Amino acid sequence: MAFKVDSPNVSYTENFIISDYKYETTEILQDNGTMRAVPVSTQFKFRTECKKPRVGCMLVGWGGNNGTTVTAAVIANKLGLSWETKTGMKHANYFGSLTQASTICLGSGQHGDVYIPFKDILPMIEPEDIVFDGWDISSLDLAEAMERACVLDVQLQKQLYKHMEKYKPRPSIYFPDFIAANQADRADNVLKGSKQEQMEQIRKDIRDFRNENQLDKVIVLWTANTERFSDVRSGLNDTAANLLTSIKEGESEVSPSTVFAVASILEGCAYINGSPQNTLVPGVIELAAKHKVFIGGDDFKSGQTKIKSVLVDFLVSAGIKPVSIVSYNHLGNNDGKNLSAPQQFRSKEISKSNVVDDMVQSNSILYEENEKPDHCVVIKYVPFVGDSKRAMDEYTSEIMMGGHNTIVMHNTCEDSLLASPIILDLVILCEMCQRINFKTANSDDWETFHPVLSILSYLCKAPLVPSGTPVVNALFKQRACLENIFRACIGLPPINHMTLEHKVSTPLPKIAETKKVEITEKTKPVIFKTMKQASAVPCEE
Ligand SMILES: NC(=O)c1ccc[n+]([C@@H]2O[C@H](COP(=O)([O-])OP(=O)(O)OC[C@H]3O[C@@H](n4cnc5c(N)ncnc54)[C@H](O)[C@@H]3O)[C@@H](O)[C@H]2O)c1
Ligand SMILES: O=P([O-])([O-])O[C@@H]1[C@@H](O)[C@H](O)[C@@H](O)[C@H](O)[C@@H]1O
Repeated sequence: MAFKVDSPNVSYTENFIISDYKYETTEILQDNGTMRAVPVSTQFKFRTECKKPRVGCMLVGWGGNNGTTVTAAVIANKLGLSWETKTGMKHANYFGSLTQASTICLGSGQHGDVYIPFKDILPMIEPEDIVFDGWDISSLDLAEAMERACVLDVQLQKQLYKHMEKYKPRPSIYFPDFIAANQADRADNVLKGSKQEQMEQIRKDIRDFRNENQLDKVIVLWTANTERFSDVRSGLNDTAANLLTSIKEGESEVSPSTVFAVASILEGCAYINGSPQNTLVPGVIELAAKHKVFIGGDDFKSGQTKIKSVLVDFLVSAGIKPVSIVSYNHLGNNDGKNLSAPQQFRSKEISKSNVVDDMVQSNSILYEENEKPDHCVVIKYVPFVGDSKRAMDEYTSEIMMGGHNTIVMHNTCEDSLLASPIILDLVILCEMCQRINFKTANSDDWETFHPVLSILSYLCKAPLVPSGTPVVNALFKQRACLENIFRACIGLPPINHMTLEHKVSTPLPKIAETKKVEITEKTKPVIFKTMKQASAVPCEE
């Protein structure tokens, strides 16, 4: 690790980083029409396992544009490939990956802020350490599929071909009703048998992959086609038991992606949904909690929506009122072809439309209750442009004294080159979270994060969060959440950008080192179970 934290609250052992961390929040209590803001401290002890395990990633939809591109990119980086293009030599990199290509502020030194690679804040696995495998309803090997995808430069593809052709997607679950009918001509690599038998085969595939590669853990990630939404109803998929029974009984309304999620969880593997459909139905969430397995999603946040979660946050937090948001895009890859079907488009429209809700609801000066900007999402399939998605956005806002501001954007990108680094980040961050445990005064045993791994929200259009907790879409809040939780694991305070040291006329006195906080009766943190309990605490004059 490029640095060590020098603090009485942080210790390094052979296997762990252990930190005593005071988590400080502000609880708002309603007091007969007035609000009381109560600072609350909760003492955490974090334990992060340093040993990097051997990790396998099984991609559902491995033969697709994203699946082939992320696999090819890791190989190209591992081999240090470069290739000739009409604009000169290009070199393998991981641009677009939060963990591999962004930095994090560690703190400030005599020459200002000190930034380190994001991946160095905690002992994360490297992309090159990940062993890839997966399934596809198309039988093409990954070299043929890479060619079909038309994403990577030909001179790079030529160097990769012999490495990619050895990868052959395993036969997969195919229920035609869940994806567009126009996908049927790809489906020549599909499992037969009952739904239960197909699930058992997926479970066997995971076990075989894990054993053949001597893996410590496997993470399963869906990057297959967008499915239509499944019905969620009592007796079908509302509980773990009902869902398992529905699969056993061959219920047609259980989707391939949900069967994959159940198979993964039963094999103890985290499952991440890179598409917008509601794979993670209540029965899956309950099963994940029962088996203490992480699940996450939905729908990679890659381009147009990622920008939206920044721009709307800027506008609303600047007191400017977006009143009309129109997001149009066309693309010509197979994803676009699948999304040209109404039910599959509807899944995507939902995930792309809800991304502004938290930002709008945060400002009751601009918006009345339940008031929202007009928000229109259009996706068109235009084969000629291939993977080079064209996104056009128009944001119209009300400004002072009846004025209007209209921002128009045109954004062209290879969609799969935006999504592939996100796939890596999802796997790397999910695996890192599997090695983080914590204790509070409430628990004698080491706990894990909630099975619904909402810390992955930064990477998802429609973040799945634990029931009853807020959905945060604003991109920089999501990033700050990740950064500061990882900083807490090494006993560092959150980055708060106050920089008071630069706002005063005389140098700040160095505060004595914080004392190691032992959890005792006296220092036992104030944890209110309910607002009522908290409000019973008298305000100290
Ligand atoms: N920027 C992006 O590319 C982006 C962003 C967000 C979400 N996504 C989502 O990621 C997914 C993949 O995108 P893509 O561009 O790679 O699409 P793609 O169509 O190129 O790849 C999907 C692959 O899944 C396969 N497939 C379909 N059903 C399957 C099943 N039941 N089991 C196994 N394989 C199956 C298809 O044969 C295809 O090879 C899509 O759902 C898309 O909406 C993509
Ligand atoms: O993240 P983002 O760029 O807004 O979303 C993208 C959409 O714009 C695109 O139409 C769709 O095909 C991709 O799957 C992806 O979901």
